[in-house]
Amino acid sequence: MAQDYFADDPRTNRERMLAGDLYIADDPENARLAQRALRLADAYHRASVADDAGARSLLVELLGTLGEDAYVKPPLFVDYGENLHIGPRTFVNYNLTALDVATITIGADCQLGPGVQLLTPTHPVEPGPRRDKLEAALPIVLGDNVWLGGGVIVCPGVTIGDNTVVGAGAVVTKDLPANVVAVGNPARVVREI
Ligand SMILES: CC(=O)SCCNC(=O)CCNC(=O)[C@H](O)C(C)(C)COP(=O)(O)OP(=O)(O)OC[C@H]1O[C@@H](n2cnc3c(N)ncnc32)[C@H](O)[C@@H]1OP(=O)(O)O
Repeated sequence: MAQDYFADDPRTNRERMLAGDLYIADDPENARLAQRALRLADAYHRASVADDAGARSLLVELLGTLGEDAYVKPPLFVDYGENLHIGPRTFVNYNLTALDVATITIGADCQLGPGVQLLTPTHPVEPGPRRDKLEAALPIVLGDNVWLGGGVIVCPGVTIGDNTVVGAGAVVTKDLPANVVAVGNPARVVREI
């Protein structure tokens, strides 16, 4: 039986989540929104395969923001969709996993290679609270004209500055400034642009 971590906190788990505090992910409203996202992402994939003119409207319904002329190649995997904001003219290749428990903001004119993962949720490192399923989430921000190579993983709370390029397979654990190339795990700046 999980310890009652929230005995003195009258908020729901969803309210704690939205405040960026620790919560447990068994909130009924969260479950409803996650199911909605799963259904819409699947419908978007199917409509795209069928070359259905309505595909884009499904993506617009799923996401918080889809900028003008932004394009996302399916499949796309999200927690809620409504916390994912994609700027105009941004191109997202196959298999983006965007765990948008906290807000994910992708700027204008970005390019994301296949299999990118944008991960806002985090769990305590301490074994007890983690076993009790506590989690929290920190926002991710990509500036304008950022290029993430295939398979890049961006960790919770990271901001990447305008024009920056992240090499394929990098794991970005800390903020990256604007106008640099960074590669590796953990991602390190190798040069300025
Ligand atoms: C939107 C889309 O769909 S994109 C399509 C998918 N394409 C991709 O994912 C390609 C991503 N491209 C890369 O990863 C490229 O290697 C880039 C963009 C990082 C190269 O950037 P450049 O600044 O030209 O780097 P350059 O090739 O000079 O390499 C600099 C150093 O970093 C290393 N390096 C380059 N890429 C990587 C990488 N992904 N991981 C680790 N090290 C790398 C190089 O080996 C070199 O090391 P060295 O100095 O010891 O020889």
